[in-house]
Amino acid sequence: MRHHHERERLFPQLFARLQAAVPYVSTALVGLLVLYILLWNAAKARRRRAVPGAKELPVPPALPLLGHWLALRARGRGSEPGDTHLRTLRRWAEAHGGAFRLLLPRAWLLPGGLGLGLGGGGGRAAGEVVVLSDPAAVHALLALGEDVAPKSTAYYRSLEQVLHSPPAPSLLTSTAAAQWRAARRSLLFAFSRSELEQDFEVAKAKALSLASVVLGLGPGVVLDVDDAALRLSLDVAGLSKLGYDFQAVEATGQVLLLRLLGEVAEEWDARRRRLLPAWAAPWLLDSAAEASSKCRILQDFIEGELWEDIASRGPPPPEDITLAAQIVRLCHSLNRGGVSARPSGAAAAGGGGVARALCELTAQLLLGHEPVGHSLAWALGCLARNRAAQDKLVAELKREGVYDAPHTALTWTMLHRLPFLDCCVREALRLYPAQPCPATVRQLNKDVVLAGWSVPAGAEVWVDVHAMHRNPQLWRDPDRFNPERWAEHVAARRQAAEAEAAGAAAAASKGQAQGKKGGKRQGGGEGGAAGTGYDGMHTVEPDPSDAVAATGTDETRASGAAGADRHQDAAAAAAAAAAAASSSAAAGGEASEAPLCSPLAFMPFGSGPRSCLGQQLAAAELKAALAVLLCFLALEPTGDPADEPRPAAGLFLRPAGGLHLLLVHRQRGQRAGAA
Ligand code: HEM
Repeated sequence: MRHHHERERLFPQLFARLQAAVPYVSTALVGLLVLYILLWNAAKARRRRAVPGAKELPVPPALPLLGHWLALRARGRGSEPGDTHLRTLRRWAEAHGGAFRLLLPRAWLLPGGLGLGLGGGGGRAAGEVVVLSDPAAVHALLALGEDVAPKSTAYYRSLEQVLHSPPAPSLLTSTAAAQWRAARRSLLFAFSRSELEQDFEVAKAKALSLASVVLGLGPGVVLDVDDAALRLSLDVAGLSKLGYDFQAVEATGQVLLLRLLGEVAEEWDARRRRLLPAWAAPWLLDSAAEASSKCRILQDFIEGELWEDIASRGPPPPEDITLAAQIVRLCHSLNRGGVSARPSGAAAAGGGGVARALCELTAQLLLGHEPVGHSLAWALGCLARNRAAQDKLVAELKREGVYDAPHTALTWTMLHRLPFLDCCVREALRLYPAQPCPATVRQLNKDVVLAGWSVPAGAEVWVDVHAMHRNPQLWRDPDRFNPERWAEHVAARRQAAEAEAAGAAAAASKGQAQGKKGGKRQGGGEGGAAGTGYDGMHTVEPDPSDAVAATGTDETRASGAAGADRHQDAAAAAAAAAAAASSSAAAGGEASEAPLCSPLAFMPFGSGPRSCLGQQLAAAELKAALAVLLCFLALEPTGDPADEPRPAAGLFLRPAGGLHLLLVHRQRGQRAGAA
C-alpha cells in the first residue's frame, strides 16, 4: 500500500522535473545543431578547392547562419532611388569584378547542406548561389549548353506552383531538355515574321485606342502610365497571340485579370524570398492560403473562360500558327486523344496535355504582358525626364511621316527608318531590364571555369543583368538615359541587315535560276527573322518545312540540334568579344574612358537557346506604343517629388506605386484624332 503511494508521488515529481528540463535540453540541442552547422560549413569551405589556375569566387561580408539572406530580402525604402537589393548586388558586383558567391541559409539548412547527403541539388556546392554580371562569364555560362548548365529546377518549381494546381511545367519553367525543345520549336512559329507583322498592327491599333482614351480625359492629365501600359500589353498579348480581346484599355474600372496576374507574380516572388516554406512556418499559413485562393481564381478564369474559348474554335487549320493554335497542337500531341473543350477531369488525366496547355497559357499571358507593360512605362518615364530625347524622337516621327498619319505610315517594314526610336527602346531596356536579377537561373552539373572563375558543381548561377547594364566599366555614365550611345550600333546593324537581305535576295534568284525549290524561311531586313534575337543573339530556330516540329511531337529533329550548334558558335564568338570588351574596359580604368556602349553586355531578353521567345514581339510592341503615344501626347514629369519613380524588383522590375506622368495634348494641326 505504502509502495503504491510512493509511486503515485514519484511520477508527478519526475514529470515536473522533466518539464523543467525541457527548455535547457532544447536550448542545448539547438546550440549543438548550430555548432554542427557552423563547423560543417567551415569544413566545407576548407574542402572547397578552386580548379587549378582558376580564381576562387569571392564572398561579400555575410552574417553567420543567415548569410546574405537579409540583404537580398531588403526592398526599396521611402525616398531611396532604386531597389535596395538590386543596389546591394550591383555594389558587390562592382567590388568583386562581376562574379561572387552568395551564402543563403538554405545552403546550410538543406539536407545536402547539413552534410547528410540527402539531396539538395547534388554537388559540392548544393544550395549555393553564384551571381554573374561579367559579360564574358555570362556568355561562357550560356554556351555550356543544357547538359552542363540546365535551368534550375528548384528555382522554377516555385513558379510552377503558383501558375497551376497541380503544378505542371511550361516552356519557361521546364528543365527537361526534350520537353522544352519540343515546346519551344512549336511555339516559335507564333513569333515568325509574318505573325510579327500582324502583331505589330494589333499593337498599333491598341496604342491608338489608348491614345484616344487619354485624349478623352482632358487636355492635360496626370496618369499612372504603368497601369495604362499594362492594360495595353495585356490586350496586345490577348488579341495578337490568343485571339481574345480583354478590352483592358477601354475598361474604365480595375481589370481583375491584371490584378490577379500581378498578385501571382508577387506571390511567386514572396515564396522565393522566404526563409522557410509555409508548411514549416505555421504563421505563414493564412497568407499562403489567401495566395492559393488567388491563384485558383486565376486558374478558374484561364480554364473556364480563355481555354474554353480557344478550344471551342475547334482544331486549328494548318495555316493557323498563332500562339493559341500552337498551344492547342501541343496539348493535342501530349494527350494524343484530341483536344477537349473541358480541360478538367478525365481530359487532364489523359496524358496531362490540357494541364500542360493551361500552364503554358498562364505563363505566356504573364510573360507576354507584364515585362512589356513595365518596360513601356519605364521608357515613357525616361522620355518624360529627357525632353531633348523626346523632342528628337518626335522630330524623327515627323520626318518619316509617322506623326501626321500614324494609322497608315507606321508599319513593321518601315521601322528601320526610325533608328532613334530603336535607340530609345534599347536605352530604356538597358536602364530598366524587366527581369533585372536573376534574369536567368542555371544549375551546374559539374565543376566549370567561367571566364577564369571556378564555379563548383551544384551551384545555382544567377545572371545579374541589372548590374551588367549599369557597370561603369562597360557603359560610360551608366545611370544616365542617353539613347545616342546606341546610334553607331543601330546604324551598323541596319547596314548588316541590308547586306544580309541583299545576299538572301541574290541567293534566292540564283536558286530560282537553278530551278531549286524554296528552302528554309530566311529573315532579313530590320526587325529580324524569327530565329534571330533582338540584338543578334541566336535562338533555336524553327524550320517551317518541318511539319512535325509544328505539332511539337518530335523533340530530337536535326533542325533543333542544328539551331543549338549555331548558337554554340555564336556564343563562343560572343564570349571572346565580351572578354575583349571587358578587358579593354578594365584596362581603361577611369569611368570616363569606359566605352559609351557595350552591345555584348546588353541582355534584357537573356541570351542563348533559352532566351526570350517574345523578344521581337516585345521590341515591336514597345516601338508601336511609343511612336503612337508620342504623336498625340507630350510627356512631362508631374513635378511632385512623391511621383519620382521607385523601382521595385520582384519577378519583374516595376515602378512601386505606379509611374505618374503629366500627359499633355500635342498641337496636331489639321490632323485627324487618334480614334
Ligand atoms: C520587354 C519585354 C520582355 C522582356 C524584357 C523579357 C525577358 C525575358 C528573359 C530575360 C527571359 C529569360 C528568362 C529565364 O531564363 O528565366 C525570357 C524568357 C521568356 N520570355 Fe520574355 N521578355 C519580354 C517579353 C516577352 C513576351 C512579349 C513574350 C511572349 C509573348 C515572352 C515570352 C517568353 C518565354 C516563353 C520565355 C521562356 C523561353 C524559354 O525558356 O525557352 N517574353 N524573357
